[in-house]
Amino acid sequence: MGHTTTSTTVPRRFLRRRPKKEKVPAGIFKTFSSSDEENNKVMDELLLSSKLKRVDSATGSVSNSPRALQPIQIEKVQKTPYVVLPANEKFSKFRTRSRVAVDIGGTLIKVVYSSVCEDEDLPEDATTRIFKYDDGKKILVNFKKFTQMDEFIEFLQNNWLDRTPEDVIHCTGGGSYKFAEIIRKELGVKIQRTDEMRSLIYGSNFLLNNNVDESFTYHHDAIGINKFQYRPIAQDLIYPFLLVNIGTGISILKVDSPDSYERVGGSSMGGGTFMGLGSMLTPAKTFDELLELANRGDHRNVDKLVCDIYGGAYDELNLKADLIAGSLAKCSTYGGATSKNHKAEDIAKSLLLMISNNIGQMAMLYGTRYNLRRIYFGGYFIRQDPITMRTLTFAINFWSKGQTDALFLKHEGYLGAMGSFLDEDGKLEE
Ligand SMILES: Nc1ncnc2c1ncn2[C@@H]1O[C@H](COP(=O)(O)OP(=O)(O)O)[C@@H](O)[C@H]1O
Ligand SMILES: CC(C)(COP(=O)(O)O)[C@@H](O)C(=O)NCCC(=O)O
Repeated sequence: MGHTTTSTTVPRRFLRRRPKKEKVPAGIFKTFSSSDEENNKVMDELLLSSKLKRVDSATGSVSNSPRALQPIQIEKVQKTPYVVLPANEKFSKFRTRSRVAVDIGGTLIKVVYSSVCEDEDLPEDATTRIFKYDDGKKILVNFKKFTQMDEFIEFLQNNWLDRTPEDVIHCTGGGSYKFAEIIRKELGVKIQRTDEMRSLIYGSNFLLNNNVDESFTYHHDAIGINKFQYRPIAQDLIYPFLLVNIGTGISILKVDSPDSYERVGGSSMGGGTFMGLGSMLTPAKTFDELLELANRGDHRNVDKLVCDIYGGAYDELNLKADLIAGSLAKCSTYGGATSKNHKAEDIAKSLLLMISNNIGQMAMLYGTRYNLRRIYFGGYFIRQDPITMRTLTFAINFWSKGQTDALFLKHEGYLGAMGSFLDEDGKLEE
């Protein structure tokens, strides 16, 4: 691990000293080490490049020379980058005690935890100075996800070494109820619960306010770094917005301020549906395999398009020839149609398009209904996947006639865990 001695009581395993040659944190907390996380490397590299164009989300003004604040190099990048907390009184206690929060959802377990970083690797300017304490240390927020409860427990047992029975783990999501006893017993700490929806909003609010270039738009037909544009927004202009959280299921929130929101809708056709249908209809064994299949599939072999029905476009309704008329409709053998061996990748692609299109359209309808021009998408389903982001973006642009943007978030899957992490005294509980 190569830690040097420290005079504080910060748990050694939560201390993060970077190896000299690497710019990304390494060692035990290397967040994305498994090969299945490597799929979108190129996308990640583009997205995390500090050279992306910035378009102000409220005013639309363009800046071409963004500040290079993310101390992440393009060659070696983590899937979910850490966030540096502002060095202020509120967070200074994390210098000596780690804070740990978890969002246990219907599918994944998302952990957010603090660590102390001793390196001097942020550029020295007025903006970055707010992240450093006088001794040069910084507090990082780290992100890690698990698919299994026992792996999550083991991770904290092995790494949260200075925990005492007085310590608190901040929990949100349905599993904060369902697994409360297991967590208490196995980790020997107290549980402080935060409401799932409030956590989502607090997490988004914090990230949009504090993490430079948290949100971005996706432009499929552009080339290279132009595929992404950062969409910063001034703190006083963030609200109102629509938050569409795509987890196992979908929650749609109209957010007017950090403390005022309404869950205006939801749907059971979310990430869990994509995985469920995918595992029944394809040989994929994991979400990553399913996504990988989808990315090389051709849905036109299994979907009926407008041209399959009309012989071309349906111009009167402005329905283009290649628009999907019926998802998976070519797979039906009813009415005497001959059965074909459809390829797994074509089915996976069709499923991903079907789910994403549906979510995009639903998001737009809610956005229109509440007159909200900014729609943020969160939840682990997105995975910064090009097909998913393209489809959501297309649906939003199509239905809003280009008036509304689909906005994505770098920490898409961690909004709830981040919000729970920030809950100081349980005020987000109910
Ligand atoms: N490695 C993965 N394993 C399982 N599901 C994944 C994975 N990566 C992305 N997903 C998608 O993310 C969804 C879960 O998103 P998440 O925001 O964590 O919701 P939840 O809180 O319901 O677990 C899954 O239903 C699936 O579609
Ligand atoms: C029940 C949930 C809030 C749980 O959150 P999740 O674990 O899916 O992130 C979510 O799955 C949901 O909002 N489902 C849709 C329910 C509906 O039809 O409105």
